[in-house]
Amino acid sequence: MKSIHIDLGKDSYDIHIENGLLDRAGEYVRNLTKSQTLAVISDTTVDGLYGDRLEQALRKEHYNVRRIVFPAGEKYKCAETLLQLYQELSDAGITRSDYIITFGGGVVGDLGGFAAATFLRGVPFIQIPTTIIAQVDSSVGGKVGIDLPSGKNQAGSFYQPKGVLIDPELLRTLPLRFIHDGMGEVIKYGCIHDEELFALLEALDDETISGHWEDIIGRCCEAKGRIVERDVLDLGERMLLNFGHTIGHAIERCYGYGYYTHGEGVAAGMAMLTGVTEHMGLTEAGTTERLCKVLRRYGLPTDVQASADDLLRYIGNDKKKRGNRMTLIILKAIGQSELLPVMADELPKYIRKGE
Ligand SMILES: NC(=O)c1ccc[n+]([C@@H]2O[C@H](COP(=O)([O-])OP(=O)(O)OC[C@H]3O[C@@H](n4cnc5c(N)ncnc54)[C@H](O)[C@@H]3O)[C@@H](O)[C@H]2O)c1
Ligand SMILES: O=C(O)C(=O)C[C@@H](O)[C@H](O)[C@H](O)COP(=O)(O)O
Ligand SMILES: [Zn+2]
Repeated sequence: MKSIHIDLGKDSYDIHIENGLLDRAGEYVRNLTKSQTLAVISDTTVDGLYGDRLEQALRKEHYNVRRIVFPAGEKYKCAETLLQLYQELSDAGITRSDYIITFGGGVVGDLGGFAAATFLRGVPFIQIPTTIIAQVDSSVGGKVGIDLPSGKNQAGSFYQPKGVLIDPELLRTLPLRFIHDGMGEVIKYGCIHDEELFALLEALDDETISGHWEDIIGRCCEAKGRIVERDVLDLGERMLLNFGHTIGHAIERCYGYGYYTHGEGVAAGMAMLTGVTEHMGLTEAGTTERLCKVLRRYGLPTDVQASADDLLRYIGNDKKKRGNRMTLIILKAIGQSELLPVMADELPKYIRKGE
């Protein structure tokens, strides 16, 4: 069992990582709140697999449990589902002294977290993440929100959970595509910050990685937590966590949400940008080859068919844009990243080498 404290003053919380934690979730939640009623927000897949087990664990602590379930998939991380959640929270009689639990992948955490942030102007919530993306990244740091037709996560807020409960054993039922999806973000952490992690990923593969989840999750949560402590509002250092996302988010939107998973978009985005910056001499020679090799090892794309013009249509909505300036995140080498300010009209040359 590993616990990581995230120090954000009055918004501080702990992340607990432990195999089998799901069945003890009631005890952990009881340590956080005396409230009587919990709304558990989940998607159809996670509710079907684990909803009864979580409800049983929570009822051991005499909670009233109201399960709120929406269809699985990125395309449901949208305003229509958000409105349905508000209605169901209202029907369940949830008040500000109750708690919301988001139980699922990054879609559930982002959407349910945004519902928690905004319903009644804020109901406290706990994240119980069930995918790799959610366990290594999205459940930590308080970015919650929904996708809009104009782009990924275009409506949202910063709203920290009261706690994060991670049971790596839940990953056993995750389909291979979503293991690969999560590897996109894990590889990102290796790239921006942790060459040792990157080297571990080079040595492992789909078969052997399963014995390392606790370690990998702990490493990524620790790295993200420390960055968030220093820059919770994403004004500087936190932007490093967005490596690969400028192009990646545009890919997700361009093809229609859900065609490429988030991790696949980020993977292609990291490889495409690094190809450009290495060509410009900003990145150590050989970095792109090493990155692409590890991405392919975990079934991830290193480019997509969409033209630079198609992608540029959505890149302009990136949250790192300020007026006519944009911040890109680039690698100096594997394990070393930095912010690169550019003018927005220079962006076309950063999509693909030679374009
Ligand atoms: N807030 C943040 O900081 C942050 C960070 C990274 C990603 N994200 C967001 O997270 C989302 C992607 O998250 P995701 O990849 O977890 O997607 P997801 O939530 O759609 O989950 C992927 C699929 O796996 C299923 N699933 C979940 N847990 C399972 C389990 N244990 N066993 C079997 N199936 C399971 C889900 O039902 C879904 O079909 C994107 O919207 C992305 O923008 C947010
Ligand atoms: O927590 C962060 O900060 C991140 O950038 C983590 C990303 O992996 C994540 O996808 C995040 O949701 C992207 O945020 P956005 O501000 O670019 O929408
Ligand atoms: Zn991401």
